[in-house]
Amino acid sequence: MNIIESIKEKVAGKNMKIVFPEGEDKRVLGAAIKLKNEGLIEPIMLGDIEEIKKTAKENSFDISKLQIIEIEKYDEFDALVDAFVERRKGKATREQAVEMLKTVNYFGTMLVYTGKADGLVSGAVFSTGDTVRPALQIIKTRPGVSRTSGAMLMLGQNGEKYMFADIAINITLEPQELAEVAVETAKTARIFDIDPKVAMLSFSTMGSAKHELAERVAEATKIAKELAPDLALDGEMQFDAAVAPEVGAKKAPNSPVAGKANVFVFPDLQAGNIGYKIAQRLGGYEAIGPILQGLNMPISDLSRGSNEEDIYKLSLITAAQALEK
Ligand SMILES: CC(C)(COP(=O)(O)OP(=O)(O)OC[C@H]1O[C@@H](n2cnc3c(N)ncnc32)[C@H](O)[C@@H]1OP(=O)(O)O)[C@@H](O)C(=O)NCCC(=O)NCCS
Ligand SMILES: CC(=O)OP(=O)(O)O
Repeated sequence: MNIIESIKEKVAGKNMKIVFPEGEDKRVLGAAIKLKNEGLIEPIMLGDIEEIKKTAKENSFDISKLQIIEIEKYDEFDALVDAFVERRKGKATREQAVEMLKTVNYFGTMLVYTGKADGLVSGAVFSTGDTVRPALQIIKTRPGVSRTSGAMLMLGQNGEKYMFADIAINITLEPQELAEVAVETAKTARIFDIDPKVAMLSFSTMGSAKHELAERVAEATKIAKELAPDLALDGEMQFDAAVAPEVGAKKAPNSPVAGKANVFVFPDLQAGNIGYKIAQRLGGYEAIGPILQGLNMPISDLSRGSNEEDIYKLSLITAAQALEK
């Protein structure tokens, strides 16, 4: 059974409520209707009802079974504002809170925070910053995780499964933070039945280049090994040493990971984001995510390049993450 089918089995009939702040978008609406009709999730669409009806009419969608919330008509808006002000502890006035909660991503994130929804999927229209900022401010990271990060599940045409991270959030990371991202990504990999073998990527393999940037990855590797001594993880290493057995054998002969890595931790966001898009656009890999890691509740940030199928799949993964809470 493929990974998406097995996630469908997990979430079917569990009625996980997922908020879609971009309810007016055709791709989002199409995915939500399919998920509802298949009994996989309970979507909560945000948006202007007339706009949603218009999108539905143009695409012959039946929206009769969907829950739609218009923020300005929401009965419990004031209670959400109070909860937001309380959560932000002096970082937002009530007036600022009212303005913020009139925007769909803040409003949707507050539905998750207050338990009215189990997760949120956005980012098909909004940028990553606009999608995740409310989550960083409201939902926050789990104890022991200092930075939220974004992992991408990469599926090859011949059944290959890899995790790439951080491809979405942190522009640069300190070695300690990079180490935490590696450990979190290994946990995410297990959700998809990947037995993690983590490569800490660099332009250098085991000290072959002498540069501060490679040394930072080596330092992160050392910390990650201390954080998770039983995890198969190694570095710093180049991508060819990580995936090609013959290169791994030459460049890192004693490594338990070289040549067979399936979880790739990139040294910074330039590398990670470019790396996954190359695999997707030139390598023909399907990219599912970004799957945000380390948050207290599941919030997912789509790529604006997502199609309906991508949104359908990431929503299922978000529901599966919610079930694990
Ligand atoms: C994610 C991002 C928007 C956060 O930046 P920001 O809004 O400027 O964040 P700030 O520094 O103002 O921090 C806002 C809050 O989030 C928290 N925060 C920021 N980054 C965080 C992270 N990675 N993990 C956890 N918390 C984080 C801060 O501690 C702060 O919390 P507080 O307000 O309670 O004190 C920013 O890092 C970013 O733009 N990243 C790149 C995203 C991107 O373009 N990716 C490529 C496409 S996917
Ligand atoms: C994940 C990602 O790169 O998102 P976007 O394409 O929306 O910038």
